[in-house]
Amino acid sequence: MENTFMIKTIGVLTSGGDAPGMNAAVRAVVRAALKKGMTVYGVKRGYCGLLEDDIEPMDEMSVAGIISRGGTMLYTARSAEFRTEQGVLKAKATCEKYGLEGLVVIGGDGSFRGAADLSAHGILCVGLPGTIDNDIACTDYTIGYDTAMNTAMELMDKLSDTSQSHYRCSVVEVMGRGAGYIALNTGVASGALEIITKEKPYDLDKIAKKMMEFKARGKQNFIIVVAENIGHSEEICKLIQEKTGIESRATILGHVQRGGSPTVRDRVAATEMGYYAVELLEQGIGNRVVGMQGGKIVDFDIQEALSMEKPYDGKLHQIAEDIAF
Ligand SMILES: Nc1ncnc2c1ncn2[C@@H]1O[C@H](COP(=O)(O)OP(=O)(O)O)[C@@H](O)[C@H]1O
Ligand SMILES: O=P(O)(O)OC[C@H]1O[C@](O)(COP(=O)(O)O)[C@@H](O)[C@@H]1O
Ligand SMILES: [Mg+2]
Repeated sequence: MENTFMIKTIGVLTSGGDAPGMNAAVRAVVRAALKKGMTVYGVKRGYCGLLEDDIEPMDEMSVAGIISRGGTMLYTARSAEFRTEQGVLKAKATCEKYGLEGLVVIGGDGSFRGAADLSAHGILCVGLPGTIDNDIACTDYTIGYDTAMNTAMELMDKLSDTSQSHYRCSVVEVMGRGAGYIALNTGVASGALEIITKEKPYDLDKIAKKMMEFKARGKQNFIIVVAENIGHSEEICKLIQEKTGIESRATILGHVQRGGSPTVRDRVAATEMGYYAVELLEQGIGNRVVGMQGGKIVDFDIQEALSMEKPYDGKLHQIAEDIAF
């Protein structure tokens, strides 16, 4: 990495679905940039802040006390206007107005596509993976994933208590717009009987048969975890009850999974990746996505990152099936 020029002013924004740990990332970016002598601006509500000139200067105190807070102090949004050529040009003009030479975009795959568009128009953008879904292929880990899974697991433990008391089945839907990673890992962690994800075919008749066999052998409580993108957890619950005669209840965990104080893992990952993003910008390097592979910080060209495919842990799913009772 050649140190070609020094960036003097950068912006930071959070975009797409919020994720616990985004604040820790904003804090790291702001403090690292200030430390390196840069001027930093916080852009509010993702790309909307660039379109509506909702931007404010940040200093050390702007990010004090936020590392432990869920949500994002910069707010977030999904902007349809930014997806147009005219929107990108408007955003670029706002960057120029504030002298923003670089921009750290904390978000998911959609936000990175936007960052690539802005980079193509001369604004050096660096993406940080911030999404509970962990659906970014170039990184093992995304900011928010750990906290969201711990929240879901705790809620499943509570559902398990009440299922047990009533000899019921709980069908629990967890988030994951494009991927079943939250479902797989929280299913394993909560000792679910069955984990239903898009990545692995499932058969409700086989699941029902297994439940009845296990019930005959004394099993009293059944947890079935369903990934959001399967799309019909209420229907699955109804069918399970019909096929087994076991009283069943569906619970959609929903947005509660996105909130809460971030775990150690999310705070540390956000801090390391946020610092690294500023180091890239400092060297005049943009159009990159930062990630973590095997515990090391890495970075990729945005287009390359977006074209990668993330493997599903079929072995872990198989283990869960093998030991389920
Ligand atoms: N294909 C795209 N091209 C340009 N900008 C995009 C694209 N997809 C999404 N964006 C921008 O990024 C924002 C966040 O994307 P979204 O998919 O909602 O969340 P996430 O970044 O968490 O995946 C969108 O509202 C839009 O402004
Ligand atoms: O908050 P919204 O707009 O209802 O979106 C819900 C979606 O956002 C997520 O929570 C996170 O997705 P992103 O981080 O990609 O935005 C998905 O799991 C879920 O499908
Ligand atoms: Mg996404």
